[in-house]
Amino acid sequence: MTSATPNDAAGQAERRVLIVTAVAAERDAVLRGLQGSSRFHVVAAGAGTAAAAAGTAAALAAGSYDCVINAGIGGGFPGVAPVGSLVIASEMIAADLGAETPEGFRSAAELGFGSVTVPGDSGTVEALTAALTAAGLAVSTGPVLTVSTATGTAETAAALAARHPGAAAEAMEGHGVAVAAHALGLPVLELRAISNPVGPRDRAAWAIGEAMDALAAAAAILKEVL
Ligand SMILES: O=C(O)c1cccc(C(=O)CC[C@H]2O[C@@H](n3cnc4c(=O)[nH]cnc43)[C@H](O)[C@@H]2O)c1
Repeated sequence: MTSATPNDAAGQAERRVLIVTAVAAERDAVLRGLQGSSRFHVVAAGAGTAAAAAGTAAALAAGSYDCVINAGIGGGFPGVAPVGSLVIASEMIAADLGAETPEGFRSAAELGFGSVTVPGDSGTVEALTAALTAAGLAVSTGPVLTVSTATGTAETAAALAARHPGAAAEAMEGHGVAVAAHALGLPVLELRAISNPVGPRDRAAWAIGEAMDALAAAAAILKEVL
């Protein structure tokens, strides 16, 4: 006789997943892709790490989940993640948590306050990357930076890229969701659909509709993988 484990097909069918977005439009795009799959619960918790962490913690206190995902639109680092593509975070980094010093920015980790990085669940990152690629979607995997101030200049973009080699995207919630999930020992993932390049601010040019369609397409694959 064989028994079902959390990683076999039967176990996956029962897995309950919490998806946290920032705004309602992101939540609705994810729901469109999930097409009513009832084991997924999607909440729009608000923008920024504080709202994201508090919203995640509140949802985890109210229900039982096996996995947590932060999903939404994001800025893509030029040459790594173009507009309209998807990024899956290998790690979620609180990129502006630290201090300015005469020698430049020092991270909270360098200042001795502990890690500013939460790893994405590696098995899920690999499986989702493979499934999205197989579905013909453009996807890259790399560090996703959580920032409190969206980058608006080429100088800041270059400084972030230099501090975080291989950075694929930036957004404003991933690290907050990840810290809340990790506090309960739950695997966590960040998924971003790229609406704009990280660099000089041009809000009118953000491809919100294209990014929402990519997010919905990714959510449709997500329900097959998790
Ligand atoms: O204006 C709209 O119609 C609209 C619709 C959906 C979402 C928005 C947002 O502004 C979402 C804010 C959310 O997006 C993330 N984001 C996107 N690009 C960046 C970026 O370059 N740097 C940092 N964050 C970015 C972020 O997570 C925000 O919470 C508007």
